[in-house]
Amino acid sequence: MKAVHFGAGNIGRGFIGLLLSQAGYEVCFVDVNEAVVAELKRRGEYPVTLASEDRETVTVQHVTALSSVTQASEVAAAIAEADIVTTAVGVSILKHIAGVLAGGIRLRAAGSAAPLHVIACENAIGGSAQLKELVYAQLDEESRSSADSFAAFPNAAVDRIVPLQQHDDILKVVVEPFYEWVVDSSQMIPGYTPIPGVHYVDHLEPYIERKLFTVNTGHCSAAYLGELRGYETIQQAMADERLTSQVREVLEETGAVLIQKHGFDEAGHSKYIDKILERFRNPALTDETSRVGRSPIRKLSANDRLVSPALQAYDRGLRYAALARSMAAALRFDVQDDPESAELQASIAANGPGATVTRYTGLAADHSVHRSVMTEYNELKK
Ligand SMILES: NC(=O)c1ccc[n+]([C@@H]2O[C@H](COP(=O)([O-])OP(=O)(O)OC[C@H]3O[C@@H](n4cnc5c(N)ncnc54)[C@H](O)[C@@H]3O)[C@@H](O)[C@H]2O)c1
Ligand SMILES: O=P(O)(O)OC[C@@H](O)[C@@H](O)[C@H](O)[C@H](O)CO
Repeated sequence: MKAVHFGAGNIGRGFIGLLLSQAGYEVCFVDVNEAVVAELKRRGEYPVTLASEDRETVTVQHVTALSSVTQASEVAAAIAEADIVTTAVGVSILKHIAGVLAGGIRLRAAGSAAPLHVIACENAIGGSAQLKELVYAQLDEESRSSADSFAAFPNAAVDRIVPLQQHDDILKVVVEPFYEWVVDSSQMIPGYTPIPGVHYVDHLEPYIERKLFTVNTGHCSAAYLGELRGYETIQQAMADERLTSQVREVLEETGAVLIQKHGFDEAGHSKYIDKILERFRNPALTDETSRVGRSPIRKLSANDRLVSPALQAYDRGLRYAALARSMAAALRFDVQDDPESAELQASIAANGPGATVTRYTGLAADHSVHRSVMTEYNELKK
């Protein structure tokens, strides 16, 4: 079995590549990082260490790599022969891989036209659907209808905390022991071979919303509030009791939405929150607030981890003040080397915070959630 995986970064090597390899796939990573591509190709394996007490290390084998910059035709050929294509490049990068993926699909249509699953493992609602739209935009009518007959793009939710890596070995990844990969089985081609370790569900929305609006909402809240208090890592931030209780407040707000909307058991969801806060604190990890808060414009967008649950809470007459505080803290996220942070700060300087909130969240100035964000923003500035 063959897999092509776009993005040999932290989650690509530390989770998706690992699981696919353990399931018996030969994994071909595709990346723009030439050093990582060369090393994967040369060694054909890499180590993954679990951030737990005994720090178990597994060697991921049967891997290779191609450059998405210089080897587009080889990548297309690999896609034409693969059983599965996965991505973990970042949702805003999907547009850059759509062309080569479309090339691979065209080649496959002219050849085996065997069933192909394409799964975007990004932190986004409907990531694979977004990728499909980008790929289909590059295909003509005939190729699209051919692709319809053999390719499926099931949406997915992926969960495993993998911080930035700093080791002498550029391939080594340290990951938390916990993982969850949930795939929408209703979008799979009938007769598919399940991947061990993947949880297939016929209705993904409760799973992706629970993950994004708990793990990621809590995570970015800790990052934004933590940055404001001068903490450099999530672990430092989570040692601050006041901050932790603010993060918990946020998760109680999103939890109320999730419980009401999806019928999650209240006690069970409360345990889920406890477990996530414990994962954030994992002393065996060093996870920088700058990584977790990265791309604040994406995180403030209407369909993402802050605005979406706040709007759903508003629609249901539930509380969203703590979510508004996290959004206000996101507006203050001013870190070097993050182009979205720079754009946000430039917009605040040029247009003011109110217009900036409207521009990036889509919330009109007279919307209650917008007003609440502004109140919290002014409060945080004091
Ligand atoms: N790290 C985590 O804890 C985690 C957990 C769950 C989901 N995710 C999601 O996984 C995705 C990747 O996150 P990450 O933390 O692994 O980031 P990362 O930066 O470590 O990895 C992204 C990789 O994509 C590569 N890339 C960039 N442009 C590319 C292109 N055009 N073609 C091929 N490769 C390209 C980069 O070189 C990099 O190796 C994001 O959507 C993130 O939200 C991350
Ligand atoms: O990857 P992002 O930028 O969407 O979010 C940053 C972190 O919250 C995220 O990477 C988590 O570590 C991950 O989603 C845990 O499953």
